[in-house]
Amino acid sequence: MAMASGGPPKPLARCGVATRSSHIPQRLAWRALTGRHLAAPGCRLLAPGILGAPGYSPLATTAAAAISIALQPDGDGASHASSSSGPTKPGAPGNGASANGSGANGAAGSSSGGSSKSVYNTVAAAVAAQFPAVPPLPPPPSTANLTDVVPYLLRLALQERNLVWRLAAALSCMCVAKLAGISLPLAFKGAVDAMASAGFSQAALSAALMAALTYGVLDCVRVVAKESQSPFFAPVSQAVTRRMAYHTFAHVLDLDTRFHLDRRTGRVSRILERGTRSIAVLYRAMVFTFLPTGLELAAVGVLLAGRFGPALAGILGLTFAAYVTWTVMMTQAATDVRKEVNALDNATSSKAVDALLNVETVTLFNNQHLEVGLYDRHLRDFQSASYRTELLSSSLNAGQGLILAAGMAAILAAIISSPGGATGGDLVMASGLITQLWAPLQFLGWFYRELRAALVDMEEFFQILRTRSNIVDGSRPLPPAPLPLHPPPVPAAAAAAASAAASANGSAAAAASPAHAVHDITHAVAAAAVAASAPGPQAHSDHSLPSSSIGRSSGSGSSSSSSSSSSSSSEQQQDPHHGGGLAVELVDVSFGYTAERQILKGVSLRVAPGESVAVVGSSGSGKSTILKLVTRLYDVWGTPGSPDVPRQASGAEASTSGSGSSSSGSSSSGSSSGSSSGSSSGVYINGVDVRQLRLADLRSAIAVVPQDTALNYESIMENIRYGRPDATDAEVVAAARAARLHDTVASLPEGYSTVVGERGLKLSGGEKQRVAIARAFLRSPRLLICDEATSALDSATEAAIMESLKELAQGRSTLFVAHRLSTVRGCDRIVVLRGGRVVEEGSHDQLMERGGEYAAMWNLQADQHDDEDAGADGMGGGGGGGGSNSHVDDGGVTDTEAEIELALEAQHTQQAAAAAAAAANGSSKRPVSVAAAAGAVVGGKGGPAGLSLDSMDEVATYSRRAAAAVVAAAASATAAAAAVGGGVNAA
Ligand SMILES: Nc1ncnc2c1ncn2[C@@H]1O[C@H](COP(=O)(O)OP(=O)(O)OP(=O)(O)O)[C@@H](O)[C@H]1O
Repeated sequence: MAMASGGPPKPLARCGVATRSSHIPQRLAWRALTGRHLAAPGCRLLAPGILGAPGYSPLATTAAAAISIALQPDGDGASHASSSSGPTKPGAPGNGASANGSGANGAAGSSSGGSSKSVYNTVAAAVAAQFPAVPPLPPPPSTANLTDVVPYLLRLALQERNLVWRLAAALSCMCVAKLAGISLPLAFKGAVDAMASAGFSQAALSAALMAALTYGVLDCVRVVAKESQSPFFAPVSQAVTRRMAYHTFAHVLDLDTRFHLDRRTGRVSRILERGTRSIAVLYRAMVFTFLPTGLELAAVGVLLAGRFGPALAGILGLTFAAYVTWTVMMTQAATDVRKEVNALDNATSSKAVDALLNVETVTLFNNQHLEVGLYDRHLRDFQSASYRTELLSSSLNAGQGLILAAGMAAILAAIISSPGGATGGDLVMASGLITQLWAPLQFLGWFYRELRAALVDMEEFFQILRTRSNIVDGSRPLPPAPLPLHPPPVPAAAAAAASAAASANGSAAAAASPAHAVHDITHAVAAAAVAASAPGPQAHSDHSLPSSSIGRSSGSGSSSSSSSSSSSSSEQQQDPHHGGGLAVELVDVSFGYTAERQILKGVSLRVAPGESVAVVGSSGSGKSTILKLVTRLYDVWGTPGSPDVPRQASGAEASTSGSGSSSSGSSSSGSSSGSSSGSSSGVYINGVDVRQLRLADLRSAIAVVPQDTALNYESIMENIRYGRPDATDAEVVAAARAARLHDTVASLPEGYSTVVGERGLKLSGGEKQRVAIARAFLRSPRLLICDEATSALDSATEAAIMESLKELAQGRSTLFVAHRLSTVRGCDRIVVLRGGRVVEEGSHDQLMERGGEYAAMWNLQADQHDDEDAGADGMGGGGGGGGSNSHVDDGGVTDTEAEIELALEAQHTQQAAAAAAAAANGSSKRPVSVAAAAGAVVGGKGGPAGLSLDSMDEVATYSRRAAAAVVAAAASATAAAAAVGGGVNAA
């Protein structure tokens, strides 16, 4: 379905965010972090590149921009923004969000990127233009020490011109307030001395009155100056906090999936919250406490030393030093406890968040008490750590009070006993000055503690900001049409097959050693397949997929797909926004989430523009993982930052698997050698390595219908619109119709305004999936990815949806992952994955004909489903399940390798018997032919291409089966021959 995208984008700035409470930034951040992405209440303005599932959300900057709106004093972000002024410019290195460039800026950049211009980029630019630019951040300091953080914060404030004068005004006010404050005791002294003078005269009275008046004026000045600091300074602190929050949130959203999966969302949210709060604490500590106190201390020291001699300044200095030492010592101890308290606070919060996010599961398992108990365990630890903090705090305060009291007594005693004598006014002045100095010092202790805590919080905050995404944005625009592919690797499989064919000629040896015969014959068949698939000119584009040629050699699937792809491609090319389906190619891809566990082992597959390809296989075989590599949620091994460090890990495994039999490495190690000789392994989109492509371009061209759709706490209308934020209501409704969702929505009391609840929990699984499909319709992608897109649907709806998806897939490339084979039967090509390797590939008919793993899975599912299933007509052809509900369907879906293994065994036995009988009937055939037939049967798992025989275990298993089959076949043949011979003799 081609959604009309013409006409001006609907006005976007309808956010009520700015006028709402100050919690909104945290709520927005929280929602984005919990996978609900950014959907401001009442605001349809959402990240355009965000796909259907958590983690498919790259446009962090755009999303985070809502924070800036929320923090804006006037909230009128849109009025400040213009596309010409442009959003945030890429920042200096270290500024993750900007450096990554996949935010609003990246998107806007893409829109002007010439050849790759698409409707999505236009949408991204329109969205970005609604938000005001936020200056980039300089790289965060390497430590969270005071000496690093203070200059950093100062630099942030000084970088914005409208903040500099405010800072200067606030500091001037502070100086005036302090000077006026210090002058007060001097005026007081004047009044006291005048009144205490001998023979109290009119002049003395006037002097005293004058002093009192001066005192009053100075106090007024002090109060006004002091209270003016905040209005001048607050915007500085707020603007820097906003800037930091903006970029940190954007940065976090831009971090790779690995980062998010490795951390608890509640903890990350907490760190961000405390970190941003700490900025204000640090500023206040600097500007309102440390600086003025330092100033005051210096001034009082000079005054006292000047009036009573340097000894007094010495006492003052000593008191101050003792005070600071005690404060620092105790605060250090308190900081350690504070870290513990923070960790426990994080844990408590994470525990609560986990339970709340999974409240339905908690309820269904009746585990409320367990959850509350676990929560309380954290609370108890938190309570005990907090108590220790309080104890330390009281000790600190008590010590500080004692030091100050002793210091004051010593200073007054020194003044009284000073050699020149002291007046009553002197005592009053000294007492006033010191009391004034002590007051902020007492705060200083508290502030120092706060400061330490803030620095601890900032340490984690900066750590996040310094974390680099392993997914580094590329710089190449997405080519509108596939580029010529990179040079083909040496087809190692062909070489292996050729040598296998040569050894297959030694038939006597093969007969003598059945296992070897099977092995060689398997590869001989593979060689034939490869040879058939190596026509000169086309070989270039098919180089990485020897097995794809299996489909092509027998014709129908591929050829029809290529013709459909070319016609649809030309159609799409007429749409300037579309550009046609993408070409996707995986070349010898190895990948694992950790270095210890490899999931994909040399996977190669290709989706031609406009082609539909399904990936099927047992649960855990790596199907969804392939999709994550295509959408670049992860990078293939060998990319800097990937977990295969040292890289030899995968190489070692490849060589191990290849060591048993050189030819057994036809798929994995064979490809590896090929890639090392020429093209590199990786994922290619339109001929370009995805790692080089601009992420915004890549993800804008893809729509994902995920296995598990997480929805925003929003109306159905806004949730669907998430697929394309500038879509009109009519377009949303059209998409819902196409996804067979409209009738359901229309029957709800509030229709499209129905709020779907936390993560969409108010909708059924099938409804959520249809929302995801509607989003995909709205996106009108060049590559549609469906990861079990209909797993939660009943059969009737599934059939209808598959029909819709078929429509949607027209002229686009489609990559399906499905367990229910009936849903992907009509795909141009089906790739069977097992243990992270491609073991079969071809159209449904070809794979069924081959009688390998796919056929085994199909038969297994056919057994488990109604007969209707078997007759289903491909993609959208009536769907599987035969009226049973989705759960029943799922239960019947082939799921585990063990199940498939059993089905294969059964199939092998049947086929071996059939082959043996056939061999017996034709007694003139040589034993080696029998062995070949049996071998081909046994090799059915890997198919004639023999793609799966990589590990020693598998080779051994297959050899055993082959031997058994050959022995059985030979016995049958002998018996048959004997029978035939007996018959002849009798005649
Ligand atoms: N983020 C992750 N970290 C570590 N391991 C993971 C991660 N995601 C998936 N895996 C593991 O990788 C393997 C392949 O997972 P994948 O989701 O690709 O399987 P699948 O074939 O799609 O399975 P299913 O059909 O059950 O969805 C599984 O064993 C899974 O446990």
